[in-house]
Amino acid sequence: MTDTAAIIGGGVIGGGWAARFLLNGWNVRVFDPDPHAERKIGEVLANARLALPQLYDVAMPAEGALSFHPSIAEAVEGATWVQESVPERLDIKHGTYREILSHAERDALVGSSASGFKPSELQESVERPGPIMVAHPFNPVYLLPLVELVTTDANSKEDIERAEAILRGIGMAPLHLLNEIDAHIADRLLEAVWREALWLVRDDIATTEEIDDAIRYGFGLRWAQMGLFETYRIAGGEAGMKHFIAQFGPCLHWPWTKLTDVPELTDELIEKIASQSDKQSGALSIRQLERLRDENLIGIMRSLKDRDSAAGALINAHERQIARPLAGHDGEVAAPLCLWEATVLPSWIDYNGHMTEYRYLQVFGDTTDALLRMIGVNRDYVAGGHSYYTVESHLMHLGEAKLGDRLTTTTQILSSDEKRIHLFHTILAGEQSVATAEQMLLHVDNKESRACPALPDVSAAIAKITQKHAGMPRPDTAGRHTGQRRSA
Ligand SMILES: NC(=O)C1=CN([C@@H]2O[C@H](COP(=O)(O)OP(=O)(O)OC[C@H]3O[C@@H](n4cnc5c(N)ncnc54)[C@H](O)[C@@H]3O)[C@@H](O)[C@H]2O)C=CC1
Ligand SMILES: C[N+](C)(C)CC(=O)CC(=O)[O-]
Repeated sequence: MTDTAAIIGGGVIGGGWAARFLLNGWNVRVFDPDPHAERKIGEVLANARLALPQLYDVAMPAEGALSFHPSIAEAVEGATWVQESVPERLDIKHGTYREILSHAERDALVGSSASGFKPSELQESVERPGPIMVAHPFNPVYLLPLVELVTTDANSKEDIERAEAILRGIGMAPLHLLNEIDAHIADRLLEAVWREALWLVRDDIATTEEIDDAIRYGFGLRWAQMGLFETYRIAGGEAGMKHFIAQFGPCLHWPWTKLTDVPELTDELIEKIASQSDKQSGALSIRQLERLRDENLIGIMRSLKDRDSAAGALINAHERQIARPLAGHDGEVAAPLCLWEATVLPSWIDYNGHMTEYRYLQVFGDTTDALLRMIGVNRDYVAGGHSYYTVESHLMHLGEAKLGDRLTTTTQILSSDEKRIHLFHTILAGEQSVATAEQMLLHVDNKESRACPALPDVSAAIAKITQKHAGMPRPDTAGRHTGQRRSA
């Protein structure tokens, strides 16, 4: 059964949560008194649909259903997870929890997006505080994985574990704080930088743009992949962290920061910051800036993913969780095999407005890799000195794959022997075949770069599939050569 999340408060953050849950296959029920909430969430969702699937090399779950409701009582109906994202005001948050807990399912968990309030402050408004915990996300919630989970003794161990599992299930990285504190971890760090930046603008040391340059051309790039302590460990050179502290520790007492003082936010200072910010970024709308931000985040996260590092390692782990099991994973051989699914992403579209040709080969290649994994040609097999190489491919384009199409592939083994696999893949968009590939794979000794027989287990696995597929009709276009007329 599809899980349901209720989103109470659908602004910047509630909208991001709604998108994160929906794109991970949850149904989402929203309550927000703002008459523009539906439109705003629609716009956030449109950006998220373009962005989030780009992080994955497997198809994401089918999108859940989104609905809007006139009251909290109705919105929380049937929800396993209720995410509160109302304004950062304790009185509004307290009233919201009272309403949620009067109507939610008894075992529903209530996450609060609160940036600064401690969970004990949130829980004090209700008689049954157990379900309420801080689940503080980062904007854009649909892309950034971190969620600070802050709890108190009122939260049971089981509920905390359940919350962590739910958040991991939607691709997030719950960071459970050892103890509660105002503004948790990340916002304490961000506020320190923010306060210092306000001083620098106020004192005419730098403009808003120059401060952003100092971050994006320098330490911001380091922070995205190593954080603070790992970066400074390296900055200590071979002598490491202790040397770093010995050298730079004393500076903490020098006038390098004004952290304890807050510049007075006079009308003049606010006007100065706002006009510098307009000059810096006013040429683009907020939605355009969001798309720019998302594309850049995707680029950074994809490259971390390729290295299985930092946030990229999390995406890989989530991908393994959501990848649908291959046909045949339980020893049963389907005819044809259905081994791969993919979503057509924006970067796959060419100037003709449909999927560009090399992406077809990518999908066929991914399907072949899935077949090889299925018959036991895994990392260990390759590391042991053997693999299959594709030595011939014939692709036929039969239809158009469009942005957002969910593609599935089928695979028929036409024949095989100890060295060769002759196969026929088809890509389908829905029911329609959009392309086929007939390929010959050759088993090789990859150290010697020469053909050789597959090892016995792999040979047996491919023989079993070949035997099962022997009864299938041969595809009309198998054996076809380029330029041949379509019908006899
Ligand atoms: N904006 C940000 O960068 C981040 C904000 N947060 C936290 O998320 C929460 C929400 O912040 P934003 O989304 O930025 O604010 P927002 O102003 O964009 O959205 C708040 C939404 O709550 C709705 N609302 C007001 N009263 C309500 C009520 N009684 N019941 C239901 N909905 C109500 C408003 O109509 C509005 O759509 C705050 O606690 C904030 O600290 C957390 C992470 C980042
Ligand atoms: C500005 N803010 C304190 C609401 C920011 C956050 O809470 C997290 C974020 O996304 O930066």
